[in-house]
Amino acid sequence: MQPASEANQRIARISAHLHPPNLQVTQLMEESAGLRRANCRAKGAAPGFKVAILGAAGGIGQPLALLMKINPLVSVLHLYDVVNTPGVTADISHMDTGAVVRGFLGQPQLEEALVGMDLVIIPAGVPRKPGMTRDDLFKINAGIVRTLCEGIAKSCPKAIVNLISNPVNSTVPIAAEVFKKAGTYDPKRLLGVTTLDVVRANTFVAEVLGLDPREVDVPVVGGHAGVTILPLLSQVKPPCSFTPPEIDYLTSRIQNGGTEVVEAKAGAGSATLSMAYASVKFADACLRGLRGDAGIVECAFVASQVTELPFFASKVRLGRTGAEEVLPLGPLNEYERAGLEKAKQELAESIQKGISFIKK
Ligand SMILES: NC(=O)C1=CN([C@@H]2O[C@H](COP(=O)(O)OP(=O)(O)OC[C@H]3O[C@@H](n4cnc5c(N)ncnc54)[C@H](O)[C@@H]3O)[C@@H](O)[C@H]2O)C=CC1
Ligand SMILES: O=C([O-])CC(=O)C(=O)O
Repeated sequence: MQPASEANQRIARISAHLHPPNLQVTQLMEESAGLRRANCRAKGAAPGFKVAILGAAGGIGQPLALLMKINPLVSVLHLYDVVNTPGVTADISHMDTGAVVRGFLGQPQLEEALVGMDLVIIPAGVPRKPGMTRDDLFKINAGIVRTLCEGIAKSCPKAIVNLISNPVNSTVPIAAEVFKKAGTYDPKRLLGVTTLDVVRANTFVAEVLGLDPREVDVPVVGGHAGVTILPLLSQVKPPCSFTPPEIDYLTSRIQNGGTEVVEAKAGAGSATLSMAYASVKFADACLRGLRGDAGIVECAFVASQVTELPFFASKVRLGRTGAEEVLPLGPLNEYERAGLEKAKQELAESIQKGISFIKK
């Protein structure tokens, strides 16, 4: 099999040696290269899932696209953005991995980008600058998420949606309302991505315990902003205990991990690389669930009855239809119960803000 770029280069080389350039030969070769490419695609497309990334040219979108192109579960990768997708697509499409990559640019190509997708990952929207809260992004990102979800309702209503755009505590309720309006809402298929909170918690806890972070598992529940991010340090695996100062330090560091990166980047955006890693970790778990693997459990912000709130982040079991089971929080200590009350207050407002944005 010969990549498209190579075929074209050969044509250009040969054609340049023809005196005068023989247009008929060039055209014939182009046609045959086109045919070969088409055959290769049909034949070479590995069995797997079709994944779209919306916001694929951004700080998260680009490394996320790179990592999804490597994922053996992905056979087709659609990259959509309102800017720069031709360049990102050309670049990533040269990687000699299985997934076929196609680029889509601008709103008129949104529906085409989404048709037939099994999984849609959304990192579209503006990131924070120092001094901003995630809620400050609502004004711009709420409308972006609405438009993209309208596209999903139309073109791939059965797709699993991984929503990254902030404020996640509000954008997930927005997406739910858009899908309800369109008559396509399936709560199991809409997941707000909170994996970065777990990734950070695993890292910071491992540092304190002197362990390899790959051996550590910290459930993080609630939501994805400030005090709504609630690490359950009493449930860390492997079982361990912390002193009160360690608990204060870890809780605060995990809750403010996003702000730590925003400040370090000093105006150049928020977490992109660790987020791309976290997003791929979560997307891969969703795809393994879709494939029918058993025992896939990840934290995510989903429609929930775990508390009185309509959405909440907790461990969910992923399966063929998405979040097939929302797992209970398990026993909380006093510190965590107090944290939960604080988290619920802020969450309630953020969720309502998202719902009202569509219902108003
Ligand atoms: N859930 C989480 O844990 C995290 C969420 N985020 C959020 O992810 C979002 C993206 O962050 P970055 O990639 O750093 O931002 P970025 O600005 O680098 O990239 C965003 C991309 O979205 C695109 N975009 C804007 N409007 C669009 C539309 N209508 N349709 C499609 N694409 C559109 C932009 O052209 C840009 O390429 C932000 O809202 C950020 O707060 C960031 C880190 C972690
Ligand atoms: O903090 C931000 O704005 C981006 C984000 O959600 C995170 O890094 O957790």
